[in-house]
Amino acid sequence: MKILSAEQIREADQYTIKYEPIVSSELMERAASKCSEWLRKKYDIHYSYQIFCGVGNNGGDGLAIARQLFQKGFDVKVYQVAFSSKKSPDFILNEKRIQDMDIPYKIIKRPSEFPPIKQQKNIVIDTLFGSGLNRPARGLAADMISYLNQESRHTISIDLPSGLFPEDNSENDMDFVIKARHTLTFELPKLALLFPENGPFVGQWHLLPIGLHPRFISEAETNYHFLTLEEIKPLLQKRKKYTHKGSFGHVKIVAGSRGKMGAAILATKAALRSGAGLVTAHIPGCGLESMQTSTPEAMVEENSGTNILQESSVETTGYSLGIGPGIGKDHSTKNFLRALLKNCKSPAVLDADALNIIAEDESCQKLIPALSILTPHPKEFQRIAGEYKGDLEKLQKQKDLARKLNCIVVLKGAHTSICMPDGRIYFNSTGNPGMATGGSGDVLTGLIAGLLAQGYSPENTALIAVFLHGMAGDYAAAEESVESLIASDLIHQFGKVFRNLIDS
Ligand SMILES: NC(=O)C1=CN([C@@H]2O[C@H](COP(=O)(O)OP(=O)(O)OC[C@H]3O[C@@H](n4cnc5c(N)ncnc54)[C@H](O)[C@@H]3O)[C@@H](O)[C@H]2O)[C@@H](O)CC1
Ligand SMILES: [K+]
Repeated sequence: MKILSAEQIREADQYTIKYEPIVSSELMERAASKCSEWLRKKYDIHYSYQIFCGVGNNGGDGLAIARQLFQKGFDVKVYQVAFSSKKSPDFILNEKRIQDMDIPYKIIKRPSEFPPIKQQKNIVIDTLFGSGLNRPARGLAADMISYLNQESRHTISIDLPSGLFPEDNSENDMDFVIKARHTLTFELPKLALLFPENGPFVGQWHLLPIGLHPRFISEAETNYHFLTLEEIKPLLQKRKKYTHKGSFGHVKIVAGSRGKMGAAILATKAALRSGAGLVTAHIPGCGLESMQTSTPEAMVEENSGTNILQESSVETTGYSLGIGPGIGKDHSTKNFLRALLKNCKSPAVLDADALNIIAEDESCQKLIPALSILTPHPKEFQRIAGEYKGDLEKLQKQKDLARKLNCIVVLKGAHTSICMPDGRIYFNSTGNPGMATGGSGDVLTGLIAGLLAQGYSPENTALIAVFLHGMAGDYAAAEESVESLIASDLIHQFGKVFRNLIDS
């Protein structure tokens, strides 16, 4: 699914109005009815609504939602926050409609007119600003936003939390942005909704399709994508009948050190469960017994080091390598990694301490095979890419790194972002906070290496693996809980994930 800029979304609205064709007030009515339906499904008739409207089309949405809920018998109060006299035509039309219906409607001109916010079974609907925000909120609008953030326990923002810019908030004043519990956004995700730093404002966000013209969307150009089932399904290969284990590649997991053998075991198990034909674990001697007992399906190749990986010859040809979980940063391990990368000619997966070592040694970065997949979490990423001020700058640094190394950079977090060397970025839609647990990254490394071994291109591998990993997390959380989720649970879910994705 594409992520478009505010400018493109405005164009999409205009294109839809012209070519569907539909009058703009009807498009607003459609958008509002998607919101009021969502609200009615979630909150019963005992809930009341206080709807705060700006004077643009976002405010127009608020007025239309108010009317629709009122018609269904809800207790609705509407407030126009008169921060400007320039009302949009569709706002004026909807204002007339609610005035004709005697819906409680007040115009707020100064903070002393802010109404008390009802606390029990009450929803505040925020429609002050949407994608038309063109400068940080000030004056009455800013005061209203602060007041609602202080007084309302349950705010739902329409299209965007008011005060939040759809893309770049680096110059914004975040004291004057609505803190919503839910954001109902139209048709396509906006970039700002995907940034972790905006989580406190956006809350949970939901996409409501409003029928923007599909031709405009399919022709629109963008580097940003939201990764959904629709994109992933066609990428998956079904196994053919006359295949054998040699048809599904050979993974080599290069991982572990004394006390961190769990990381190696998790990555190895994940590679096995990903469908790879054969998996070899290259580990320090101390891990031999634990690996062979816990994971009898894997072969073990002992490194010359007992407690850590140190220089020894490792065959890399014919393997998909997953390098880094639990290896530590000992001087001999650094030398080992350098020699390994020098030797390796096909794309590999680099994670954890492999990334930390590379961060400290620029010359080592040049040895990374083209189209390798790097999977840093934010701290590891910062070590390689340097400091950044906010999530937009972080994204730029991610693009720079992917281009510089000619690699795929998978930056882990809520909505993990996958950046291709040509600058395309995919934000993942699956996963949950339960996955922020030790070992979950090791599982991803094994899964990526396992898919890479099976002949998927590095780009498709990264997309599929991140999506599947998140889906396994969602299944695990649904079966148990977000709180209790541990990394092995993810591996246990791979079977169900593949069954649902490939056979359905
Ligand atoms: N155009 C369409 O056909 C549709 C638009 N929709 C809604 O329309 C919204 C966009 O509407 P608008 O473009 O009218 O803009 P908004 O309603 O987001 O913004 C309100 C107006 O306030 C002014 N403004 C911007 N920043 C300000 C600030 N800091 N202080 C004071 N005034 C400021 C702008 O001139 C803008 O016209 C979307 O977010 C969505 O909610 C939906 O109804 C779907 C259809
Ligand atoms: K809003």
